Amino acid sequence: APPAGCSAQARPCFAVEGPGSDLVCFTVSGSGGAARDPGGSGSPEPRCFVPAPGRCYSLCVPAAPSVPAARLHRRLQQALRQGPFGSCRVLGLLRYSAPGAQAAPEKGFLIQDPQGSPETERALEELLRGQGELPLGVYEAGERGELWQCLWALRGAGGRELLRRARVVAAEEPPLHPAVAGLRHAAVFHSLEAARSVVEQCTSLIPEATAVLDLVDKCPKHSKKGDFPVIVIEGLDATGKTTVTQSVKDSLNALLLRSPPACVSPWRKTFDDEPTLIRRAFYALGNYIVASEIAKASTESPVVVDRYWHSTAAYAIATEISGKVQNLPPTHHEVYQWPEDLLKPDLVLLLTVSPEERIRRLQGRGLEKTEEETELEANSLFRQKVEESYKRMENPGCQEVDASPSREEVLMTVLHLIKKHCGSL
Ligand SMILES: Nc1ncnc2c1ncn2[C@@H]1O[C@H](COP(=O)(O)OP(=O)(O)OP(=O)(O)O)[C@@H](O)[C@H]1O
Ligand SMILES: Nc1ccn([C@@H]2O[C@H](COP(=O)(O)O)[C@@H](O)[C@H]2O)c(=O)n1
Repeated sequence: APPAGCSAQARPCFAVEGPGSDLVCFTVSGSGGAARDPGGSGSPEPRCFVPAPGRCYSLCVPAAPSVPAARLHRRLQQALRQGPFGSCRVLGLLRYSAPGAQAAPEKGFLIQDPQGSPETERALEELLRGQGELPLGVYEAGERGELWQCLWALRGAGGRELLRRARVVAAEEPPLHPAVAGLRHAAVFHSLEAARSVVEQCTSLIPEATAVLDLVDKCPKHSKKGDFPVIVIEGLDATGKTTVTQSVKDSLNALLLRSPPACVSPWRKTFDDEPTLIRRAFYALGNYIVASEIAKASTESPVVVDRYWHSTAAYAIATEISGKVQNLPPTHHEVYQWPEDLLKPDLVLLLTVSPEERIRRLQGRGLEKTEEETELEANSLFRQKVEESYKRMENPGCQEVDASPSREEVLMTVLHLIKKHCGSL
């Protein structure tokens, strides 16, 4: 019999990144105390995420993507990196409904405690008691080795109430990674208004949010491009964007702009420390500010831009979609489409170099690495997902340029492509 999927029954499903970056999907079925096979499916249980001997827990932050939910998720994530959880393995967990549903999944954690220490459970209860109504999932093996999920509501003064005890059964991997449904709500913003409303919700929490909104609101809406060409240079860190944009600027007597623009740079660190929802909304607004700079500048000279919307979207998609490149939204998916209200460049060039050359350049540069750069180095899957997302962007798409040759050769190629697409300058 096929494994129990979650499409037939309206049950929540859970996805966690298992060994080898494969998604492990499971659902819960049946209730009560007796160990039994719910439906006699004989389906394999997703045992791999429960360390033996040891204990395993789960928690999810309910509600659609919102600033309070995103910040709660971030607080929990930070707490789970410390103290009594230091010896635990904490994996990202998604709770989603039927495959194909458009609702954003709930985000949470699966906490594996290899020692099965009662202290971990106490600390988790303590953590969640301070956070409203979040229930704690506790996984335990039954008499026949089957797996159960006990869902506990945590009450004040150390009390807890069993909400549900249900058998854990494997679920089919959904056709699309469960995080795909949430991308447009939580990470990839396709309009000024969508990004603006997220940053607006932050004004009472993050003082810098007001300053960002003031700048955005001063920009003319629906900026239009002037008659001179606008060329965007994209790529992973250390692929040569700074080098190329500077040389193109000199060669074409162009104006060089970058996203995020200098006017929001002082607040970048603040927003980089915020959860995805807020961080990506900040970068999205940065693009709209740059758009108004491009509009003005392109009436007077060619414009070259170091990163723009494609960077914002590609990094957001690659961060949200865990695991393999195959988990990315399929080509032509709506997340790869350019926002209708954002000024479009004439040409977008994507610089690519081999991972080895990129590392050589990063080391040669010897600058301090950002957290994300460190992750890029450590996580070649992440790097592949960023690059593949860039390549899937549409309308305008990115034209790939092999940036491994010498600086002079790369510049020649870039100038040739600009001439071909934008005519004589
Ligand atoms: N074609 C090239 N051959 C060899 N080295 C290069 C080439 N282009 C750039 N570099 C060197 O590689 C390093 C990274 O280049 P650069 O700073 O231009 O990349 P970047 O894409 O702007 O990086 P980041 O996004 O992290 O700012 C620099 O030390 C630069 O001098
Ligand atoms: N338009 C942009 C530009 C940048 N980002 C984010 O910043 C990181 C890279 O910035 P560099 O200064 O190192 O070039 C990258 O990790 C993106 O997350 C962005 O989102 N949108």
